[in-house]
Amino acid sequence: MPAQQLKQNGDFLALTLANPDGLSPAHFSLDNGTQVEIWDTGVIYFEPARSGQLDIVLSCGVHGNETAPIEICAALVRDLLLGKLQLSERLLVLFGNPAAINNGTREIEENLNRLFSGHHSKGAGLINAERRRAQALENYVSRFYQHGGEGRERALYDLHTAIRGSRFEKFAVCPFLHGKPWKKAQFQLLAACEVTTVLLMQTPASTFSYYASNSHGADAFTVELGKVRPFGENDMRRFAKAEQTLRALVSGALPPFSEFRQADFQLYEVYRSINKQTQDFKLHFADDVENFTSYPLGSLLATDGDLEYRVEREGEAIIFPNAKVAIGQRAMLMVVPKDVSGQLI
Ligand SMILES: O=C(O)CCC(=O)N[C@@H](CCC(=O)O)C(=O)O
Ligand SMILES: [Zn+2]
Repeated sequence: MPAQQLKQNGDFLALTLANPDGLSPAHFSLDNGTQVEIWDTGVIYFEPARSGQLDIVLSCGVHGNETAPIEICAALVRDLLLGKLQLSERLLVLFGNPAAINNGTREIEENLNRLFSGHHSKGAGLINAERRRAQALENYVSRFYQHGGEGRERALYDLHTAIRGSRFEKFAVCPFLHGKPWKKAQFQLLAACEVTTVLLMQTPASTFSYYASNSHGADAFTVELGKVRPFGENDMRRFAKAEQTLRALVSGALPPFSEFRQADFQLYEVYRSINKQTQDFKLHFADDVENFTSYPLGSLLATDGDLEYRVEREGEAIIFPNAKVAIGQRAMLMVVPKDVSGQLI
């Protein structure tokens, strides 16, 4: 009986990974009055006896080999189930792709984080487990926010790790807001997680964070915590502030933020997105070159068949270079520093 087992060991991750293809719904209460509902494998909902004003989704493992965030979320869920962490906000925790976590790979057949906002059903349709999972995750997030009701604050933090090392070890991606202002309080929350580098996207995307932001009005971010490493090889001390801050957020115990100063942040916007067009796409720098590295004007960055991509702007820096993506998908972003004065609330 999962309820009994979970109340004793708190190990929802183990239960998820033992049942990667699905878990029957279950519902139970904790001694402190928190209601717990299992909606599916990797999908667990907590409703405190008295809820604050914020509905929070925490997700991890959308890419199966990005383990540090999975460890952070598994420990947070464990401490909630064991009554060691007090909850004061409605919370949905998602382990995105259990089969890929078991496999220790980014994906099984298709990149889950390119399938949201209905992309799961485009083209060939719901032909693989990742497409069906993307649709299911959208439905769970919709159910969660709709049950909370309108007029409440909504947040989603989708926790990832980058494939490469980064000049800024931790950074966030803020999905395109369609002209809405950025929120100082969200930047301050990220800073409390020791995330002071933020990439501000300029176009819609098929990512989970864009879906939550655009379809549900959530304050949503993809948060990159270090570099991909197998379970057991993460130095979790490097993410201690992020972990503490997320715990404080769900407990309604965030200490007041210090005053917002743009100078405390490294803000970037996308100057151009380079999509892979042929099987011959090739990066012209080494695998250990870090995210946010920039090169002199004119330097050759990548070739794609006859196409050449060279540095076009002073200060242009690389993020997420990956020659192994599927054809048609983004193989690299080129970013430039951004001034947001006057566009913040
Ligand atoms: O390091 C990489 O190349 C990828 C790390 C990662 O999974 N990043 C996310 C970012 C999502 C976003 O743009 O909001 C992804 O590529 O899905
Ligand atoms: Zn990822």
